[in-house]
Amino acid sequence: MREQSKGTRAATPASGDKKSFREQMGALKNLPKFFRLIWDTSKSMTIGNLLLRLVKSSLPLAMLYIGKLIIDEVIRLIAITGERDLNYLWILVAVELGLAILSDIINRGITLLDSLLGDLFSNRTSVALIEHAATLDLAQFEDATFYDKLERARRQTVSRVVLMSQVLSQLQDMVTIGFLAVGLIAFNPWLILILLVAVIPSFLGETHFNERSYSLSRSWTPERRELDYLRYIGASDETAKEIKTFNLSGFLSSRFKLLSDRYYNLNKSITLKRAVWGSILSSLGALAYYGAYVFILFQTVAGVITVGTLTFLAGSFNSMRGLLQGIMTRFSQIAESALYLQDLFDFLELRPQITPPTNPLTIPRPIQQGFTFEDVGFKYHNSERWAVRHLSFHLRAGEKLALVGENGAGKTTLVKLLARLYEPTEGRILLDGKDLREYDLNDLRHQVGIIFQDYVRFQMTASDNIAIGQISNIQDHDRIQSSAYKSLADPVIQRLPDKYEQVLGKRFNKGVELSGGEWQKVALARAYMRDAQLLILDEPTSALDARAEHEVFVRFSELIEGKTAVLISHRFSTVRMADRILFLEQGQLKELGSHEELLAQNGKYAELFKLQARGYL
Ligand SMILES: Nc1ncnc2c1ncn2[C@@H]1O[C@H](COP(=O)(O)OP(=O)(O)OP(=O)(O)O)[C@@H](O)[C@H]1O
Repeated sequence: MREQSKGTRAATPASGDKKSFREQMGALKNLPKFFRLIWDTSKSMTIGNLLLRLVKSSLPLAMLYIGKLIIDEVIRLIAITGERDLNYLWILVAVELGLAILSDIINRGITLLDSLLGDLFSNRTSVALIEHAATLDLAQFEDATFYDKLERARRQTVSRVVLMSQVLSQLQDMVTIGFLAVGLIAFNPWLILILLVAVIPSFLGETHFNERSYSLSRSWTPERRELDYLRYIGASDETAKEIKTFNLSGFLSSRFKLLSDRYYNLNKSITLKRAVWGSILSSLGALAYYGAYVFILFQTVAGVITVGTLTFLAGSFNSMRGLLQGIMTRFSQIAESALYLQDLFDFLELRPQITPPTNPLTIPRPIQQGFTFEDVGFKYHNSERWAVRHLSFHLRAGEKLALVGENGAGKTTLVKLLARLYEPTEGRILLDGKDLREYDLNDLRHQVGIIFQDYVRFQMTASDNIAIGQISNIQDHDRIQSSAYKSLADPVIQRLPDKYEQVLGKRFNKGVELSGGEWQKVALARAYMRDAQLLILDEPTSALDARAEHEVFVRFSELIEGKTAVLISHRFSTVRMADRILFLEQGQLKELGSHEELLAQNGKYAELFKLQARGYL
C-alpha cells in the first residue's frame, strides 16, 4: 500500500515540484553566482580557459576560408595548360595544416583546464558543504525535507562541474557562430533566418523534456535516498553480519528492484518520447540545410559564385546548423542544471535557528551558581508529543547529578537542551541567573563536554579518535596518551599493530576493528581531553565488563573532581556516585534527591533500585 502511494506520488509530482518553463529560465539567474564561485576557485585557470576558447572559436571560419582558397586555387591551376606555380597552393595547405594542429592543441588545453578547474571547484564546494552543515542545528538534520535538500546539494558538488564546461562551450560556440555568420550574411542573410526557423522547434522540444526529467528526479529525491540506503545496507561491512544471519539479501534486493524499476520505467518513458520527438524535430534542421544547399548549388552552376565559395558556404551553413542545434539543446540542459544549482544555493543559504546573540556573554569561569531549569518543555519538531515537560530544578555548580528513568523518559533530550543543541519549546534554562541564550554559543560548546551513548566510531587513527574530544590538541600526544590511560583505552591501543597511529574500524585498508567495550574506552578518552566545566556522560560504561567499569569509575572521580557533571545511566552502581539523582518518567521530573533520600521515599527509584539489586534489571 505504501509502495503504491509512492508510485502515485512519483508519477504525478506535487505541483510545487513541477517547474515551469519560466522557472527554468529564471534559474539561469544562478549562473553569475555559479561563475563567481568558479572565478574564486582559480582566477588564472578561468582566464586561461576563456582565452583558449576565444582563439578556438575563430578557427572554424579561418579553416573554412582557407579551404575555399585552396579549392579555388586548385581549379585555377587545372585551367592553366603551361607551367604551373604551386607555391601559393603549398602555402595555403601549410596554413591549413597549422590551423588543424593548433585546433588540436587548444582542444587538449581546454579539456585539461576544464578538468583541473572542475576538480578544484568540486573540492571547494564539498568543503563549503561540510562547513555549512556544521553551522546548522541538530534539529535541522532530523528533518526529512532538510535531508532531501542536503542530498540534492551533495549531488551538485560533483555534477555541476559539467555545467561549467557546458556554459563555457556555449559561449565559445556563440562566438564561433558570430564569426561564421559574418561570412554567411555577406552572401545571403536569408540563409541565417532559415537556420533559426529550423532549430527552434527542436529547442522547445528539449526544454519541455528537460523540465519533465527535472520534475521526476526532484519528486523522487526521498525514494533515491531510500535506494542509496538499501544499496548501502545491502552491501556494507556494518550490516553484513545481520544480513547473513537473518537471510535478508533477497528481501533487500527485491525492495531495491521494485523501487528502482519503477523509477527506470518512468524515466524510460520520458527518454523514449524525447528520442522520438528529438529525431522528428531535428530532421527539420536537415531539411532546411538541404534546401539552402540546393539554392547554393544553383548559384554555383549559374556561375554567380565559385566552387570554393560553394564549399565555404555549404561548410559554414552546416557548421552553423550543428552549432545552433547544439546551443539550443545545451541551453535547455544548462537551464535544467541551473535548476539543480538552485538546490545547492538553497542549502548554502539555510540558516540555523539557534544563533548567538549580538552581544554574547562569555561563560563564567568558574560557573558560580549552576544551571536552572524553569518549567522547561521540549517537543521534537516532527512530533506532537512532549519529550520533556514542566522540568524545574537547579543543577548546582560542582554538583554530580545522575539522570535515571526508563527508555524514552527524556534523559538524552534533557542533556541536549543543557548543551543548547536544541532550544526549549517552552520555559527557559538559566546559567548563573542568565538565560542560556544570552551566552556565546561556541564558548558554551567549549565549556560543555558530552560523550553520547551513540558516540561516533570515527574510521580514523586511535589518536585522532581521542583528539576529537578537543581537536585543537590533535598534536598533543602526551595529553592524548594520558587521556587514553585514564579511560583504560591505553592498554587496548598498545596491543594494536600501529599503536596510536592505528586506523580503527574496517572501512579502510589496514583498519583494525575493536570490540564494543574497547570502542567505548576510546570514546571515553575524549572526555579527558577537554577541560570543560560541565561534563555530560550518557551511558558511559554500558559496554564495559564489570572489572573495567569498576576501574573506570575509580578514575571518573578524578575526571569530575571540581566539575559539574551529569551522568545518565541505567546502572545503579554509576548512579550512586552522584550527589543527587533526578528520576524522570515520561518526560516529567518525578523524584529528585540523594540515593539515600530517594530510597527513604520508597518511590519509583527505590522500586527500580531494589529490582536491580535482586538481579532483575
Ligand atoms: N530526534 C528525535 N525526533 C523525534 N523524537 C525523538 C527524537 N529523539 C528522541 N525522541 C523521542 O523523545 C522521547 C525521549 O527520548 P530520549 O532519547 O530523551 O530518551 P532517553 O530517556 O534518553 O531514552 P534511553 O534510555 O532509551 O536512551 C522518546 O519518546 C523519543 O521517542
